[in-house]
Amino acid sequence: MKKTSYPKQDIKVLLLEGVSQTAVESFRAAGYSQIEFHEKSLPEPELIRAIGDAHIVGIRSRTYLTAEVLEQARRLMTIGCFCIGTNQVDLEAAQARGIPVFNAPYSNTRSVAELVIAEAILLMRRIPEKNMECHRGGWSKSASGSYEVRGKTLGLIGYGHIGTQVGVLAEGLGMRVIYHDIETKLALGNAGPAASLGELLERSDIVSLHVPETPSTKWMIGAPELKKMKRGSLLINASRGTVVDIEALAEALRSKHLGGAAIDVFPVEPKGNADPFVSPLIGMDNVILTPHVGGSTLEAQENIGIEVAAKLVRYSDNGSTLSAVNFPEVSLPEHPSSRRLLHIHRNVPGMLSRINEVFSSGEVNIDAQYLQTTGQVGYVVIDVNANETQAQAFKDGLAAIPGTLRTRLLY
Ligand SMILES: NC(=O)C1=CN([C@@H]2O[C@H](COP(=O)(O)OP(=O)(O)OC[C@H]3O[C@@H](n4cnc5c(N)ncnc54)[C@H](O)[C@@H]3O)[C@@H](O)[C@H]2O)C=CC1
Ligand SMILES: O=C(O)C(=O)COP(=O)(O)O
Repeated sequence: MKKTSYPKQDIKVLLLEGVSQTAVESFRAAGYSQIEFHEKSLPEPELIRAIGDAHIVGIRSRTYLTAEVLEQARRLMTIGCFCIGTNQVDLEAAQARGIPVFNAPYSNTRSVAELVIAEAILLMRRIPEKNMECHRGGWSKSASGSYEVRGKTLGLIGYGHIGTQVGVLAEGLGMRVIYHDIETKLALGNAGPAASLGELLERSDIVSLHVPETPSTKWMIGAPELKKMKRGSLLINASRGTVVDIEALAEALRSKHLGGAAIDVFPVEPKGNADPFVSPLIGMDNVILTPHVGGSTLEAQENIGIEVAAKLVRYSDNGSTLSAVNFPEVSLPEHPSSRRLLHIHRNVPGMLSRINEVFSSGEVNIDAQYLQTTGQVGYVVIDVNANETQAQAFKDGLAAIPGTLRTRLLY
């Protein structure tokens, strides 16, 4: 095997929450053999122990990588969220430590959209109640309260990747689609923006949420918003549990103001499959409850495993940060004949000239240099035509620059 600057068998990859085996296979195929795999998320003390000597960590939505946890992850080089949401990671704390975070922004989009469409049809037909009644030995064959989705108005809150996909599928079923987003968005098909969130809530027969968890979306649907929804209308939430005030939703369902709901995400979710699920919605026949499985299809999980592992391997092997969610993005070519130095630093004036001073002796040729900054962090990559000893000396020189967060040498 080709000699590398850091032996790959010494790089520990920690994979949690049963990420797909395609991720494990991808790391193995790239020469990474030290892989610690866990089916579940780990309780914090165990997480801190396992992450303490890990270089790469892969998680899903249940593992919270807080500033306190990252503080203990002294060797951590990069984080992969094998999902869309990245709210479970303290992205600023990771950035301040020079740790790029990657995710899979599209691989489970379609899975969520299909579930939402299925739920819209089931709720419109009152199937959850009828299903429960049949299970109890009842029989109420009646069209009362059951409708087609055709011609009904679907209001999408958040018109990003998932929202647009739901809208396209819904239009295929003959629904009218309106949306509300904080950004101006290209309307697909015959969809159109609502004048405001309030107007969307008032006009929609079904409201479906597709926003990320941010300060602006936290508890964005509470009692006042639910009150604005049409009597008998339906709510679907497969975004994040903190977007909807679940007690207010339970009350709106009890009072029959809402006709039904489908909820996949909850303010507090069990840590693992063995833990109990507690919710004020339990026992309501007109509510579909699912255990955060919007993105859980085999197709999605296999694709996510390949996609995120590839991003982590590429960063580890080559330094590329393309599509990192918290980091300056640099897409780098291979560097077969150069040694590559990576310098991650606080974005302060004068940094580039200090970096260039390290190479000012002129004894080696610089083949290429790349620079990208975000607000707080700068990332410089330098390919040099140097031998091993010279490259190591450059790395030491770079590490000594005040404001340096991290240096790496790749070959
Ligand atoms: N239930 C599940 O298993 C899954 C849940 N998700 C959740 O779905 C969320 C959305 O995913 P994508 O559509 O891929 O994200 P996206 O980033 O493509 O779209 C989110 C949209 O929400 C908009 N937005 C943000 N704040 C808003 C606000 N306050 N009001 C209105 N619009 C706002 C954004 O401008 C953007 O257009 C993810 O962040 C994740 O939390 C994603 C995948 C699976
Ligand atoms: O992709 C997301 O954001 C999700 O919510 C899916 O999370 P999961 O990987 O199923 O824990």
